[in-house]
Amino acid sequence: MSIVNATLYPLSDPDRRAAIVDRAAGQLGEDGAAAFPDFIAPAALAEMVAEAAAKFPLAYRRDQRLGFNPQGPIADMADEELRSRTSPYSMWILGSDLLDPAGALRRFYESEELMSLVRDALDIDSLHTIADPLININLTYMGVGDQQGWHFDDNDFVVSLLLQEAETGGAFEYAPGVDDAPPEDIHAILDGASPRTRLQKVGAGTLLLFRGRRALHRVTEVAGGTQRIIALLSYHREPGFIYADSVKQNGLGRTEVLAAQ
Ligand SMILES: O=C(O)CCC(=O)C(=O)O
Ligand SMILES: [Fe+2]
Repeated sequence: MSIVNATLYPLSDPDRRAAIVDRAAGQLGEDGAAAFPDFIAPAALAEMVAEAAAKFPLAYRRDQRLGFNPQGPIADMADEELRSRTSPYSMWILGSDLLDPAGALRRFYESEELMSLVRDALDIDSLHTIADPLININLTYMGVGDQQGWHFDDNDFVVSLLLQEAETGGAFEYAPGVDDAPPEDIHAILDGASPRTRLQKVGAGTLLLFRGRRALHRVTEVAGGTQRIIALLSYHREPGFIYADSVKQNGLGRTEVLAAQ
């Protein structure tokens, strides 16, 4: 079964693939984000959603207030008040070890079709799957009242695939290229009152490439009965990458692999 929606994304046709890559590279250059709507074939998306729903009871509840910039570009900024600002992070996260090793999500994550597209769109020479058994594909579930506050990522880029849209809220909002912005601009973004922010339209089945180290971004509060479910796909430029235990403890509440369920 084909995972990518080959009608919209004919990646085996070199000319059409080149046009898809060019468009994404252009979007990334302009504002650090490239969206591929309806990237997944409907049957494969249904399989991914079914797996996500089945594994939800195993997800770890995270409910914290966090700073927006743990080690990022503004960490040494003089504005003490700005550095101490925090926002809510509330969601459930599923560790990668709990996913089916032969499921559609894992096959997609490891596919050369996806990895070469990511490599070419981001214009990087090498890209490897993450060797860490807990953090490589992670599912995030957000229900009523959940949100992910403004932050910069530690990673250069992230690849995400929205599996299920919230009825209301759960929007992806970002302010690109603000890693060297003056403090008053950052305050305005955190206050929700900046012209530098924009909303990225993301529907179920949208693949998003995002440069999150230079862009402040957040997921707005979810309302309504339908959970927002997203798969975050992590890669690294070198093979064999393993995350620090502190990252795993913070995100998943554990550092050890759980026995097969
Ligand atoms: O859920 C999303 O769309 C974004 C997630 C995100 O920003 C992150 O995990 O760092
Ligand atoms: Fe992020």
